[in-house]
Amino acid sequence: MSDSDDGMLLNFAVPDASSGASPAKKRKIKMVGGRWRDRRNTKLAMENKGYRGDIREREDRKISGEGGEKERQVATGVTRSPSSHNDEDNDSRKRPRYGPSAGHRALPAGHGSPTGHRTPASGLESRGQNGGKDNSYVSSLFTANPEVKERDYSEKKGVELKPSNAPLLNDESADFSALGVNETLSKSLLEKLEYSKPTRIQRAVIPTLLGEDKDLFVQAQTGSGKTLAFTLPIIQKLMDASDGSMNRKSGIFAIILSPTRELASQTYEFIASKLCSACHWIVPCLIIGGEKKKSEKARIRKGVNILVATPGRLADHIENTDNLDLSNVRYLVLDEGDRLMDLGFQEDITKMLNRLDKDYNPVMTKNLQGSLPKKRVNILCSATMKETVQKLGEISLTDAKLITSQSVDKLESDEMKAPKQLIQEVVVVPPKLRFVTLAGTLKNLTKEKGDEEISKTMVFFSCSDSVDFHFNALTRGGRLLSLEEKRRKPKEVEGKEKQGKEVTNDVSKVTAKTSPLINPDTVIYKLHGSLSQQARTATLSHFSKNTSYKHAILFCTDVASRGLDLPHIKNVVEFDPPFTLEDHLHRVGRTARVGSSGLSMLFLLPGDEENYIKKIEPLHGNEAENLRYLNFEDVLKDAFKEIITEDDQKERNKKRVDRNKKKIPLREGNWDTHATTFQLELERWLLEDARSKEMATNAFISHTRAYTTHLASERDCFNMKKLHLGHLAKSFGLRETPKKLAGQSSKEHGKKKEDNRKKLLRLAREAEKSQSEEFHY
Ligand SMILES: Nc1ncnc2c1ncn2[C@@H]1O[C@H](COP(=O)(O)OP(=O)(O)OP(=O)(O)O)[C@@H](O)[C@H]1O
Repeated sequence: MSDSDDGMLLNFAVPDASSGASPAKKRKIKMVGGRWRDRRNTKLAMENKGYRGDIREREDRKISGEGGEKERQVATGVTRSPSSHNDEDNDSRKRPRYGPSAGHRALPAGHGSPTGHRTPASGLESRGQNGGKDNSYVSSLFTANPEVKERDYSEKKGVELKPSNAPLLNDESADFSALGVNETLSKSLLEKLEYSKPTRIQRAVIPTLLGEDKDLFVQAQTGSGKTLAFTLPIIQKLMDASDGSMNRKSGIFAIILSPTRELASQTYEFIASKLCSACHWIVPCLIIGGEKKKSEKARIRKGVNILVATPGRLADHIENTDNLDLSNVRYLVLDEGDRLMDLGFQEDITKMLNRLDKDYNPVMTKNLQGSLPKKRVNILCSATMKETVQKLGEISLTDAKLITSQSVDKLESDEMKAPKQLIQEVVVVPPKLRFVTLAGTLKNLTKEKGDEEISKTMVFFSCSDSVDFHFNALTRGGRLLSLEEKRRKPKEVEGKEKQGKEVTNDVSKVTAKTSPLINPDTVIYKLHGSLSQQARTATLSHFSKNTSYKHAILFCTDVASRGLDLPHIKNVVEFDPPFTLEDHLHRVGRTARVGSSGLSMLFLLPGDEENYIKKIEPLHGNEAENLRYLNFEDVLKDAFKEIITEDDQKERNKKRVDRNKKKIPLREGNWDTHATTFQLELERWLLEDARSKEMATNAFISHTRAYTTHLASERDCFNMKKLHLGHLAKSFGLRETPKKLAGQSSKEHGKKKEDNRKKLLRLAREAEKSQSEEFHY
């Protein structure tokens, strides 16, 4: 029997209250898998031979205070460590037998209790599948875990990582006016945005677009300022073309297509509030759906000069909006080209290109021809280069010029690389420990460091259901932001209120809760494609602007991985690995932008997934300093260790000295016990709350389905067949077997005969085929 079987046993041992299993009713129960002895014990127990109440009843009893100290310990998972509490532990013989001598396998090396204590939390499991001697349920969080390869975990200190996407501050010859940017715009950039020097890609793109009417393919690192590189010359060309007679009715001159609504909104905001403040007569407009088409049509009818849109919605307007005049379009920008293709917009884009070609009018209205191009200029932008982008290039560009950051100086190619100043950490975590390690990571990242800086963190999940589950699980007991907002208003909000401007403060639409588990000065948000557009917009706006809390965390899917430029993102956590290497670059690129520092952290499972490190290595510079390894035990130790102050200890000693005539030394530890308690609290929450349990089950199933959508070329790292589903289910707080979980879903659909494990795999394969958006957004 393999090591992993132990974990599976745990899961199908516990009768589920929600399944309606009654201990009083005798039933024939067929058990498969696991050890014969455990199967028999479980069967007897469930057939009411020796069975003493189901888990929920037992735990209810314990929670309500019946059963005394010993039962309370088991219910919460906080069982005193025998070594540190010998003085109190007179009844140790009555405890369940622990460890290998109780019929359980010894812990793999490095997975025992690091404190040296023999605690149930650290690999000590109770007898029988229903629990220990008293049928209690004891979590086996630290047992039977797969081994994690030893790596060099030493901290690399004093390594200077030079930024690769920063403005060229030391380059005397590079400033905006030297690139041909007019005085009004240069002044506005400096005074309103505080941009004194261009970045490398801006230095290459701006003069090209101002000087030539050529199609461009722009490729540069994340956070290198591509948006300004293409918007600034377009605005300047429109300014130059206008002799003062230009207004919103003059026509649509530029279309900017973005793959997601969030990115389109951000680009629109940048143009409208930043760039057009220097030329208020140029009118941009946002067309992204999520609101009534009627109001979008009304805006188009009123007149616009720059259209920022998502492809699907624009294609819809092209087909159904009568007064959409595209004859004047002189610039077409396809931003985040690879994503536009990945999301299947090729058809919409082709339709739009055909319509643009058909409508094109070489004679411009209102004598605006001036400095505007004689033909339409197409610009394709991407931080990554792959086949799909090249395909998009073929259908949209003619005789294009390729511009990369290296077009400026002969630097080493940064093509397909993360910013050099980014620190990439990798933490290999056994599946059962994923939830507690995530909570521990967030706790560590939001620790008080004595500085006043606001820090924001993005956590990426593979599917919407998983975002929902983790958001609820980690904000249980948290309250809505509105209460806090009333107490402490962000400075920007106060400022705007003074100016009499309207402030979006509709907190009912924001997906934010404080986290009672992590630093109390932390608020958690969630963002994915299944939320309403209002919730998505309000959430992003709050997350970006909120300074009420010192720490803000966004749980999201890849809907937030592309192009979003959110301030103060210090950390990115890839809790679920990315679906492609390009996704990895985009996700980590949310931090370390325009020269600032950043940390990203990738969670991997032990085993095949560790091969993924080899794949991301080349993306993180040549310096080994960029890529570091974290030991998951260190993360947990740091987060869950118990720190007792001198005062606490004095108080405790007073009581204990009286009873035991012995002093207990000051200690710091028991992190494994506390981590187990934390996990048990999650599991208990699901036992008590049917809706949350359904959410956890859906998250688990969606997660496994999403797992199969990893590329075939990465099957050596992400192989569904090698996933230990039982252990993984535990990280979603589920105690049932995967079979049972899949069974629940087959009953729902009336297909009772299909083998449940096969069903889970079939669902996964179907998902792989469809590559549905659901998983990624
Ligand atoms: N010259 C500059 N000086 C200082 N900041 C700048 C400059 N140019 C752009 N920025 C700022 O840098 C940030 C990143 O810019 P932008 O979003 O355009 O990057 P990007 O290259 O498009 O990144 P991604 O590939 O992730 O979409 C923005 O906040 C932008 O306002």
